[in-house]
Amino acid sequence: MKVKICGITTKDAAACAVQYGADALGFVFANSKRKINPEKAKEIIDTLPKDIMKVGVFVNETKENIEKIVKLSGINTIQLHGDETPEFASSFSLPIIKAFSISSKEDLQQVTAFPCEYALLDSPRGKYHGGNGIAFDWSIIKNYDFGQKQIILAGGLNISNLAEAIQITNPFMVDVSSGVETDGKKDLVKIKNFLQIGKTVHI
Ligand SMILES: O=C(O)c1ccccc1N[C@@H]1O[C@H](COP(=O)(O)O)[C@@H](O)[C@H]1O
Repeated sequence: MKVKICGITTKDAAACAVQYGADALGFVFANSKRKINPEKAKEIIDTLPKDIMKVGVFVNETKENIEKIVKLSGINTIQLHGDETPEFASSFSLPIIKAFSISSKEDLQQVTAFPCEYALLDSPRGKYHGGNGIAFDWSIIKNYDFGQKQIILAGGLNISNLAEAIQITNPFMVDVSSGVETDGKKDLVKIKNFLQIGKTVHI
């Protein structure tokens, strides 16, 4: 199972995630308590192995600003976590992760047709567009045929529910932000445990 740790703001958290096998790290450039500036993200990204996915998370950001942040930070994948249109997503040359809020089967129809390499399925929005620590009903996507689309499961994952979530949904990747935090800060023990579960669970 591939694992993305999102909301990275320190070199320590990034190094821990890399050490225990993370495939992708997320840097939030949207309104969030995990927001990072592009210069600080670059300092962390410069310490990472080449083959790891460095994902920039954006919410209803302009193309101009996204391109500026891509250049300044060194991210190599763009996560669109707002109301971005298919046309907007298609206008970038980097791989796109598009986030979708899932509350019923009807929400799944738009996913396969959307022009993106990865579809991130998250719970409906809470206080922020993402990173709210709330899970959706995984049975909605159980056995659903997403065609060729690579599915990233997100929303409220943590060390207690990760194995069950993977067994029900069998995604391409799982993504976590608040589930590996304590008192709003990334917790290195939780990152390690989350990755160990993600990397060993059998479907
Ligand atoms: O993490 C954030 O702060 C964030 C802010 C704005 C948009 C997206 C954000 N994160 C993404 O949301 C999912 C779910 O987070 P959680 O695990 O439920 O806390 C996370 O995987 C990020 O990709």
